[in-house]
Amino acid sequence: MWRLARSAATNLRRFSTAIPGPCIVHKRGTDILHDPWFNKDTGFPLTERDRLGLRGLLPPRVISFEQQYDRFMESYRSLEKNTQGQQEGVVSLAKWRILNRLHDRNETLYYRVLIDNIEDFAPIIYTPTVGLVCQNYSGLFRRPRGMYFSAKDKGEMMSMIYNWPAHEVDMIVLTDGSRILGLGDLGVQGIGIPIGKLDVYVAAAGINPQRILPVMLDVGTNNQNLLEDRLYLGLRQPRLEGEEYLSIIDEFMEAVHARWPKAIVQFEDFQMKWAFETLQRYRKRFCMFNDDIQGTAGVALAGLLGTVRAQGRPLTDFVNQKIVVVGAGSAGLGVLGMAVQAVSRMAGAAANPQFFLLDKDGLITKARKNIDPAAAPFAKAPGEIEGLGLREGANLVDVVKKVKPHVLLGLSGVGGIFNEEVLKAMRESDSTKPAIFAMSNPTLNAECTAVDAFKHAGEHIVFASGSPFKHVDLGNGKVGHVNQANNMYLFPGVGLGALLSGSHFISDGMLLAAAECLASYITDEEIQQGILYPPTRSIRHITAEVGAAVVQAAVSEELAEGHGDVGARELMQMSKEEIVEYVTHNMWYPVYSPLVHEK
Ligand SMILES: NC(=O)c1ccc[n+]([C@@H]2O[C@H](COP(=O)([O-])OP(=O)(O)OC[C@H]3O[C@@H](n4cnc5c(N)ncnc54)[C@H](O)[C@@H]3O)[C@@H](O)[C@H]2O)c1
Ligand SMILES: O=C(O)C[C@H](O)C(=O)O
Ligand SMILES: [Mg+2]
Repeated sequence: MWRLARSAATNLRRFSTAIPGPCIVHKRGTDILHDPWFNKDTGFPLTERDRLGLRGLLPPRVISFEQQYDRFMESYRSLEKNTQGQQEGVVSLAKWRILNRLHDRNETLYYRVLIDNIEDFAPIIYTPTVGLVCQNYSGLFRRPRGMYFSAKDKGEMMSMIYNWPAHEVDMIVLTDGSRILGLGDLGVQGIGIPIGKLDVYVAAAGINPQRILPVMLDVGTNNQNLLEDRLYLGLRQPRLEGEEYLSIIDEFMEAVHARWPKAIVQFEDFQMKWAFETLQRYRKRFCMFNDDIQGTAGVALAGLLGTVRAQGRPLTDFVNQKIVVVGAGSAGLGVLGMAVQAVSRMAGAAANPQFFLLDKDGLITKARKNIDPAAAPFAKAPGEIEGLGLREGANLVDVVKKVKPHVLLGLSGVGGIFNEEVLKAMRESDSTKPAIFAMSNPTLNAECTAVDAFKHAGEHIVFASGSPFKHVDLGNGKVGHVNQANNMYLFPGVGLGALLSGSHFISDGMLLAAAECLASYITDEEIQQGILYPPTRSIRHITAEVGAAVVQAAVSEELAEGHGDVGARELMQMSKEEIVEYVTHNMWYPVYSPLVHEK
């Protein structure tokens, strides 16, 4: 395993004195102060104020970047102090507002505070607060961010795409708002998700914020409350369906490809039917992936392999693990698809994985009427479950009691579905260290809380959740470790690696390499403490490694065509260490660059 020193994690360049290269700006005066890409607020040096026509437009004192940083953090900390004891949602939204104001004003400072304080700020700009932000979007809306394409724009997208001010775009996150976290159809309000995901791209993968584009494709909403809400900002019409729907997505993808043929497009929070359909439709034509299907699968597989190690078993024992997956949507099916691939690689195609899949109607078997074609490959044959006393539609408690699974993994979007009875049934698991993954987001939609998991299933479990929970005090100085099993550990590296490889599409091999890299990142000592994933504070470091693994896989599959000055041949000649260096070197880091005006 190749890796940089882990200590070099996030603050790598915080105190670097290297002079950053200049940045060309085509504006002057107040236009610069109003542009968060270039604005430095009171940080503009006097010479720059002269050069850019800013003299007199700012108070005379020049404040250093570090002073600005400290001033922001002080106001953030006093907000924390002043809101102590208030309702959690109110506090989170207040924190989101103060961060969002900075985002709107000065992106360099915003991303620096985000990178340095990612553990504190990820739950605000990302899951879970981002869910609350989406729910309250109409009320919170002050200014637009990203682009909005609606069903009314049909035929216009090819020209609209040129309204975006940046010449280059590397990363696009796209949603149609139809399945926002576990919150359902939020229509245009779902734009908060691409914004949050791209913030993670900047913070974790070092994608330049001037080269990101959050996109909302508004094809209507089936959420009656929104349709009746007079402040709703999206199209007030039911969602387009069938060919009408696909023609909108087709047009958008063509427009993006025409302007930025190398941009990576991440599909996010599409309802299941469109998630699978669009993935199949575009994955070989464009450089795109579906984060909920493929990103989640990789993160879950890394965690599942970790649980095998936690039991003190060799990785190949994965083929014998009994895994109950609750939720047969885009995420659950994505996870099972990748897990089955892993089993067949380990034990050959004839292997018979012991995976059990449930949806809202219980255990899915081949006897299920109108079974979803995407779920069909994972349906149990009657012969496989009769011996266990199970049948089509068996409920969760029964399944857990009878299967005695090694792992119980929830991607159902249903909060609390791992109730006391289910968790207590996990005490009878055949594993020495049963694992519980409550992966649904946001927090209230998690299948169980961390406290309940340790209380009811036992202190020896391994626990992971999609949204962050605090570690659990088990008494006597013992701590129940809480892992965050969230695709944020994977998608930034997948996007970054795909971009830097120059591959025209994202192959299964590239995704698998990402998952394996994440899985092998954790040491045996950490695994023994129930740690399956790195802490959020090392996300930039793990992302560099995942990105490098993705580039490496693209090179070995002969898909890599290079990026910028680095061509396919150079990539092929690089050692693993050099690829990590290449990736790290290409990660943007927020510092004030000297601005040079050009007409
Ligand atoms: N942690 C992560 O990284 C991550 C990644 C992707 C999705 N998620 C979360 O997973 C959840 C599901 O996402 P999705 O895209 O698969 O959604 P989806 O709508 O495609 O699927 C939801 C599935 O849950 C099933 N379900 C509903 N009620 C159920 C019940 N009572 N018992 C059993 N199954 C039930 C549905 O039948 C469906 O199969 C969301 O909350 C989302 O936030 C988490
Ligand atoms: O957004 C997240 O936190 C993870 C995931 O993509 C989800 O849809 O829940
Ligand atoms: Mg998602």
